[in-house]
Order: sequence, then structure tokens, then C-alpha cells
Amino acid sequence: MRLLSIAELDLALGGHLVLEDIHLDLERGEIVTIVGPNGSGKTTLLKSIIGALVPQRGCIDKSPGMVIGYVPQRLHLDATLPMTVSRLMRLPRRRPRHEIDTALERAGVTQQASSQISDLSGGQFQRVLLARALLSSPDLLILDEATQGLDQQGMADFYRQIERVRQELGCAVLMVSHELHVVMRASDRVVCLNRSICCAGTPERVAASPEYRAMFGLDDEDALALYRHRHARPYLEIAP
Ligand SMILES: Nc1ncnc2c1ncn2[C@@H]1O[C@H](COP(=O)(O)OP(=O)(O)OP(=O)(O)O)[C@@H](O)[C@H]1O
Repeated sequence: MRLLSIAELDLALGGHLVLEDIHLDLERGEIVTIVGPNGSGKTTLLKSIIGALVPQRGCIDKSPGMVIGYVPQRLHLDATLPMTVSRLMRLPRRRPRHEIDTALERAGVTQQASSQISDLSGGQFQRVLLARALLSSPDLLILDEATQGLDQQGMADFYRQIERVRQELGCAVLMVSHELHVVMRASDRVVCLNRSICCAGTPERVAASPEYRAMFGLDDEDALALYRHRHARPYLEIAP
């Protein structure tokens, strides 16, 4: 059975249809990335999967007992509030020490366990949020623009960590990202959303689709370069 199956989903917010006729299936162990312009419904779709928003039509079938770990787009914490990483990991409920240690290790932030949250770099803080999402050993890890604000190196390191987590836990990963060059390298499948799904498939197929190029204003060369991760520049022939 599929891990997750969404069919005919419509969802309206404030009287406007934000998601229309969404169909999406997820298998165990795959990494699927949702891309789309601002306001295209990406966060709304993730929130409907975790049950924070209820669709007006359609269904979301989850495999029985499926556990979801969610890394939100933003988490606002008062920087003046003294709080260590270990303490944040125990909110909203206490967890056994070994579970916290394992989650911090999986997220690559073991060294920061007793650091103050306010002293963490952006990348370290995102990893702590990842560690919280891993506490329950999820079958499905959902990330909403988890690398926002990170530099190229921080972003690359974060996605490598996600790949390690996927291998270790065998979980599926569903994420939203605006970093097209990373998406094309890190995903098994890409879904282009603009209220409804306008194209979906392997990164190679999506990069070649006119809908994807039109959505991001890419010409043929741009789209190919993103897919090939900019390694495919032709040699410059120097005349003798
Ligand atoms: N609580 C709400 N009430 C009314 N409209 C909302 C609400 N939340 C979101 N919207 C609207 O729904 C649409 C989709 O929002 P959503 O946050 O899902 O987009 P997004 O693709 O995640 O955007 P971004 O890339 O900017 O994060 C937007 O037009 C937004 O203004």
C-alpha cells in the first residue's frame, strides 16, 4: 500500500480556492519536492497533509499508523528567552534522554545539545528543528522551505543530512523548496504546483516540460542547466 494518497482535493481559504483538484501519491523512501511561485498553495498542501487544514473536497489516505515529522517554514522564538537545545527538544512533552540524543545525532547537532538557542547559527537552528521532527522516527518527513536563509554551503550540507536520514530511517521526504538547482539534484520526483498540479515527474521530465519553464520564466538553456546542475557547459574550443 502507498504511504500517502491524495485524490480530488480542493481547499479554500478566506473564500478563495487555494488548491484545486490535487492528486498526489507518495511511496515509502522517496524524496518528492513541491515547487511553485509564491502563493501557489505549497504550504497549504503540506498543512492539509498534517491535518492542520481541512479540505472542502477530496480525500487524503494515509497508510495505517503512519507517523509524520514536520519541519515548519518558520519558528519564532523570543531571542531573549533563555532556552537550551535540550530543553526545546523536551517541549511540548518530556522525552527519554536516549531518544533526544538519537534525534540530535541523526540531525547532525550532537555538539549543540547544551547550547542556548539564541547562540545557534541559522543552519544549526534548522537542524535542531529537524531533530525535533525526527523524535518520533517518522515514516514521512515534511519540510517547508527548511533551508530558507542558509548560504549555498549550509543548504548543500542540510540536504546531505536529509539524504542520510532517509537512508537511516527509510522514511519518505516531502519538501517545499525555491532552490531549483538543489531540488533537481536532491529529489526523486518534482511536483509543480500553481493552485493545481501543472506537471510532475522525475526531475529530468519536469525540467523538459513547457509548464515548468513557463512557471519560472526559464528558457531551454536555463532549464537544462538547472537539471544538469550546471556541470554541462560545453568546452570552449581554442583555435590553434
Ligand atoms: N489563513 C489564510 N486565510 C486566507 N488566505 C490565506 C491564508 N493562508 C494562506 N492564504 C492564501 O492562500 C494562498 C496560498 O498560500 P500558501 O502559503 O499555501 O502559498 P505558498 O505557495 O506556500 O507561498 P510561499 O512560496 O510564498 O511560501 C495565498 O494566496 C495566501 O495569501
